[in-house]
Amino acid sequence: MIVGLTGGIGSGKTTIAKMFHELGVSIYIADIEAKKLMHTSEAIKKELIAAFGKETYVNGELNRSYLSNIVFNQPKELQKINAIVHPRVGQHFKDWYEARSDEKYVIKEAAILFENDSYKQCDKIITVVAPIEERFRRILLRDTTTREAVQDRMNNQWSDEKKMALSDYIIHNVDLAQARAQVFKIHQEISLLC
Ligand SMILES: CC(C)(COP(=O)(O)OP(=O)(O)OC[C@H]1O[C@@H](n2cnc3c(N)ncnc32)[C@H](O)[C@@H]1O)[C@@H](O)C(=O)NCCC(=O)NCCS
Ligand SMILES: Nc1ncnc2c1ncn2[C@@H]1O[C@H](COP(=O)(O)OP(=O)(O)OP(=O)(O)O)[C@@H](O)[C@H]1O
Repeated sequence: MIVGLTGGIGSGKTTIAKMFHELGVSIYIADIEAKKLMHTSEAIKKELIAAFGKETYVNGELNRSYLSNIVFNQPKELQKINAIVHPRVGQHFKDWYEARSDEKYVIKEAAILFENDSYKQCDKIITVVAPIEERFRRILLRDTTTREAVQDRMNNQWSDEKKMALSDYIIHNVDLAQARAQVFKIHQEISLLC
């Protein structure tokens, strides 16, 4: 069974995914796998350079600040990068999952799950939410970025309300101990379904 885990930027998706991992669940972190594929797949590299120019890679490294400045405030450019990267991540996840099909369930953690319809491949969906100001605070503490840059990313993601309406479980991630308790309860509930 595939359980999708999503949430807006800074909601704490990866933090929550790691809590499931501590309970023995295999987790697939789409952001990390996408980055790996953008470094290893010659087909992706070629298409990204064709779409965004040779500045996309500097000394073989993905130029993340260059790309984010282009894509997060130009919807057409974001569509281009998504169209190059998302289908490859989708296939890579499929292969990863097939190698684990004997496990009761796995978690696919992805910031973009509803926005690109990949939620339809999930049997259950968990959405992680946190107050918006707290999300800004976390990202500004974690990354060298600006409030405007975080806002640009939020503008390209569905609202919590829209995600919650299509989710099977909601995790309110403010107090970590309370979030862990919610993870434990959901893990027990999902395990009973498999
Ligand atoms: C533009 C890139 C290179 C910027 O890299 P950077 O390290 O700065 O950000 P990172 O990938 O870690 O993303 C951080 C957060 O930004 C938001 N974000 C990332 N990609 C997207 C997207 N396509 N749409 C909306 N929000 C996004 C998410 O909240 C994500 O958790 C990178 O975000 C990217 O390649 N995005 C397109 C591919 C993608 O969608 N990846 C995410 C999951 S498959
Ligand atoms: N409940 C919490 N209390 C305080 N800090 C938290 C909490 N949850 C997560 N964090 C911190 O907030 C930051 C963002 O969390 P995390 O990386 O898990 O979020 P994310 O939703 O995966 O982010 P992104 O969308 O950028 O990938 C991290 O530094 C993490 O340690």
